[in-house]
Amino acid sequence: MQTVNDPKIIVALDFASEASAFALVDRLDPAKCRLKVGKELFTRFGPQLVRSLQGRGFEVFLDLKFHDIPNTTSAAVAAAADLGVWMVNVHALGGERMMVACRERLDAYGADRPLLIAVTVLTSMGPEDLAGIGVAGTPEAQVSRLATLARNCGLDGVVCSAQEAPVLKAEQGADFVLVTPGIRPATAEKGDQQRVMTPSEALRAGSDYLVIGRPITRAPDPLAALEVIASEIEGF
Ligand SMILES: O=C(O)c1cc(=O)[nH]c(=O)n1[C@@H]1O[C@H](COP(=O)(O)O)[C@@H](O)[C@H]1O
Repeated sequence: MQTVNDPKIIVALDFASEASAFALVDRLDPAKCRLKVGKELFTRFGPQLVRSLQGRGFEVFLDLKFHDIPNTTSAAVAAAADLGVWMVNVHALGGERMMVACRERLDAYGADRPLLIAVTVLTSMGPEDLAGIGVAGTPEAQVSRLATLARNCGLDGVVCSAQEAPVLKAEQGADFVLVTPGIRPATAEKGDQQRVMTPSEALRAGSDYLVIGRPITRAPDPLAALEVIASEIEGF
């Protein structure tokens, strides 16, 4: 999974307009970061926006967190593969048959297929949120359970918080990719995130990729904020 140029930072492009997204993107270097297109930007601007980013040389994580019946979800990940994205995600809570159907559908794309990643427990959720939806136990336990299910279904990795990374690397092995949002430099506000870590702590804990949005996109100087983070993790 680690290529010669394998940037660890994935910038979450959570913007309401293409103009504001490209104001940042046009100052970024595809050798230094990847880009995440999520529900807001994709719902507004669709596949054409993804193609524009790819046309500028960026690899794209299409973060639409598919969660539906196996037939629908596997067709959706195939659409993502046709779009040529680098990574796509589904909710592990969709269950074994859904995840296997997605993986089987992507197998047809061979080595060029996107990485298929399962969302475990959203990083905005804490123990009370899990209790509220009827899940007993800690976020860590639920993340571990869903990561094991995802790996058994042949997925490439999971989205989790960096707080769970040490346990997941031990349980699932070094090759199982850990994508971690909820990254907050020491001085940044948590906002709606609950299970957070700083960029360097997250990599030390075993994260493979750091998904970072507001600490960069809402900074007075986004490029400077990204460079501070990049220098904090240099050498990892
Ligand atoms: O799948 C994701 O990317 C994701 C999963 C998760 O558990 N938590 C989470 O925050 N994300 C995404 O990661 C990004 C985090 O953004 P910031 O909180 O602004 O850094 C957002 O675009 C979220 O949609």
